[in-house]
Amino acid sequence: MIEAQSLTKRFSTTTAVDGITFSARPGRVTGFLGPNGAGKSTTMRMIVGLDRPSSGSITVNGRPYAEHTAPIHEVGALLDATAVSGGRSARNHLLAVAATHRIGARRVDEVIRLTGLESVARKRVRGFSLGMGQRLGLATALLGDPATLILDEPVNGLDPDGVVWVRQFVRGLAAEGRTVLLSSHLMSEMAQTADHLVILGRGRIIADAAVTDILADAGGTTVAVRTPDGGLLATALEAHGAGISFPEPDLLSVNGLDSRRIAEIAAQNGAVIYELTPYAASLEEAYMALTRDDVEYHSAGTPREATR
Ligand SMILES: Nc1ncnc2c1ncn2[C@@H]1O[C@H](COP(=O)(O)OP(=O)(O)OP(=O)(O)O)[C@@H](O)[C@H]1O
Repeated sequence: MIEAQSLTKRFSTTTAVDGITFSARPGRVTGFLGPNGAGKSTTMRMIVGLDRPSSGSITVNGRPYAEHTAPIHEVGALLDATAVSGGRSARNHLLAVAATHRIGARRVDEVIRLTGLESVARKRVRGFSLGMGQRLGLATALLGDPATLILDEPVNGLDPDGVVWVRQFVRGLAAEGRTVLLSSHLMSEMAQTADHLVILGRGRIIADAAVTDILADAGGTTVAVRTPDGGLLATALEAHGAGISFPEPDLLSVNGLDSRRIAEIAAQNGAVIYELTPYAASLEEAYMALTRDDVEYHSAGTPREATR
């Protein structure tokens, strides 16, 4: 369990994390999402004591990281998969980390197996692909068999096979009852991996909800209605609280009413319907709408101020 309470981190003029309160619970993958510079990495670094909060607190299982007597058994972190020194073999790297925490070789071989590194375990890390480096980072994070894992952008730069592998692996960790906090700036990836999302924008929380609720809040299901009686039907549907737009002259896009209700209202008003097609707003659209004002740099390339 990870709990942040009014957590704030300032770097001279930048407020990287601005008074956030959230929790990541056991047995689920909590997606930590936000545009570049939103404060995800800074928050994760504070979880494992690499940065100190300017104010507020962040705890793992009720205590700040530094107050745990054996933190490696509490929380495993994958923060920068390229940080491993290249001269050693993967197994020797893991043995070295294990030795400093009095963890035996048996656990090293276990995490090598769990992360599918057997065939490259005795090869030098220097020659590792990005995917293998990520697996090694995960193996290192798992050494202490921690109940909590924090993974910063674990699929960054991976090929599709690697992405699927990480996704399944992470879901498996949560299914075992672990707390998993997973950061990404890719909503599409999160939609398939996370149960719950904490979305940051410029250091603040802009959404903290189940993936399904975020979708529903983003407009939920929209129904496309093809009809020659657009004007008549739009007026009738609006009278029942629907939001309407006309993407094409004979096509209505209807929010706030389901297909069945739309068909009933059409029948009551004598409107002909050729087609009714419900479609869910994608999480990607929901995310873009939520973070529109919070991206540091828009695609037009106009830099915005780093702080508000
Ligand atoms: N050591 C530091 N000194 C000064 N500013 C920093 C430092 N670390 C982070 N920042 C700033 O804090 C803000 C948040 O950065 P952070 O890396 O936490 O964001 P992020 O959400 O992880 O972004 P990304 O997806 O790009 O990794 C940014 O504006 C960043 O420039």
